[in-house]
Amino acid sequence: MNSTGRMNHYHVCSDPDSVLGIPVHSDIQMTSILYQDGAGGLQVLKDDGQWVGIRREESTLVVNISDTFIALTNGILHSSVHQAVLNSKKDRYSKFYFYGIDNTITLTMPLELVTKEHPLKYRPFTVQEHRNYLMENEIPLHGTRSALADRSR
Ligand SMILES: O=C(O)CCC(=O)C(=O)O
Ligand SMILES: [Fe+2]
Repeated sequence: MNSTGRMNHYHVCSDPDSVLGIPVHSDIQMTSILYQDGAGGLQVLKDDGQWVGIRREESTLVVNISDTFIALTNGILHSSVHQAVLNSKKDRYSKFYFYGIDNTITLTMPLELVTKEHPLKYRPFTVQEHRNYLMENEIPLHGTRSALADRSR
């Protein structure tokens, strides 16, 4: 396993329209689980290009699909593109658990998901190879999802 956690503390900001808490990105592991407080701020990009705010519901967690999961579903599912905006009235806290698999395991796409409509999209790869690729090519956070295309067959 290659999982990590992160706690984010966003300070109150007098001009929240001029700066982001965390800029647009997708997470690169398999899935991420988020707990956020009631201040709000997580936004997800919809297919139509609109940002939608994810409100906190009592006793709920947000589960995001991350980049590596795209390969495991042969490109059928997509990772969520998200950002966190700041708040002019209160500080905000969020906690993320990033679930990843062992860096050295070769990811092969399940044969059930390889069909005529969805031919095999990615060469088998390890997360370590993918991470090295992102670092060597200085891929910015917002580009990790599209960099997966470079693993295509
Ligand atoms: O705090 C949030 O709502 C988003 C944090 C996030 O996307 C991250 O830590 O990767
Ligand atoms: Fe994230």
